[in-house]
Amino acid sequence: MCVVRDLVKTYPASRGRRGAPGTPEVRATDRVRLDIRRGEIFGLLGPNGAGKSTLVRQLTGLMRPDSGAVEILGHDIVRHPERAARILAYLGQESSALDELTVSLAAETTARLRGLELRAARAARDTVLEELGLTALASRPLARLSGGQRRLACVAAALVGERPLLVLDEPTTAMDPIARRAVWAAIDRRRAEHGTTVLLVTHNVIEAETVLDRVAVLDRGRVIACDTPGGLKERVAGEVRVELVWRERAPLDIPEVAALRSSATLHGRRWVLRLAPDEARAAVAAVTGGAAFAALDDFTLATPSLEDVYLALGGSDTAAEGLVKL
Ligand SMILES: Nc1ncnc2c1ncn2[C@@H]1O[C@H](COP(=O)(O)OP(=O)(O)OP(=O)(O)O)[C@@H](O)[C@H]1O
Repeated sequence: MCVVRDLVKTYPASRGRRGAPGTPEVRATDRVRLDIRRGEIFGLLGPNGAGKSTLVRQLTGLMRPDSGAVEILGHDIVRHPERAARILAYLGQESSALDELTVSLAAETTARLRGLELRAARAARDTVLEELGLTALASRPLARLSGGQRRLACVAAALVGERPLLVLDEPTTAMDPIARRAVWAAIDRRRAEHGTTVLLVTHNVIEAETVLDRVAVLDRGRVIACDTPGGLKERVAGEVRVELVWRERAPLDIPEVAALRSSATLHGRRWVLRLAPDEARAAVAAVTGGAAFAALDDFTLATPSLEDVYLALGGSDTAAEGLVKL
């Protein structure tokens, strides 16, 4: 469906102006290889600046790579970037192009631009607005909607016209759980009924885990792992995830707590540790048995999630070397 080979894009260094420092050259995608199969929901996961948007812009024909190949449904997108618009629907992070239109017109116009006759475009519009729970907002301009509603209207425009490939950059940003569920159901329906393929850019690892068939983890422009969520999780199997939530702050004056700090990922009051089972038992005994217990609000023990894999892989491409399974 979509084949990417050795895709490279380097942003040139810029000179600083008026004494401001310049920026060095950035290799945003570094020999990226991907094979996305028909009907797959394929995720691109990676920290800020990993190169996800740059990669997606090259796949959608919006940016020319320095070198490498992109083939979608047999079309060479590097040589013929204009063909991308006929094959795929792209939902970027910005909606400004549609902002002046009403929800209804945004969906209808997009359907017309994708080649539907007027009557078919209106029918497609009504179906997608109904499907996403947007009918009551149909006559409102996008600029006068809440952030989540506007995002939902943009998803509606992306879905209309049944493109075989949907490229969605953080589609559910700012949406409430009901809207999110409607979006995932609409995507799933297209996959079941039309064999639609979805390339999804996301930071939301928890959401991603439930919807993705396969995931590529990108770090500093390189694919450092590519597998099913289950396959990725097996790589950290044997570890236990320990989550500690402190009432106010961690009592670092207690040596057992201070000792755990260096191996924990800290999120304010919440500490996340990945430990071998016997270490996890010892850690829980230390924080629940002694003086630390009074400072503890909650703790959980769990098997690893995709988030643990993400944290384990992200930023350490030497550790992940050899994990790529395409
Ligand atoms: N126009 C540009 N000029 C120079 N460098 C750029 C430009 N756009 C992006 N970069 C750099 O290229 C790298 C990849 O950026 P990109 O936007 O593709 O990352 P991302 O994974 O999409 O990040 P985010 O999750 O924050 O959206 C980053 O180091 C970024 O600073």
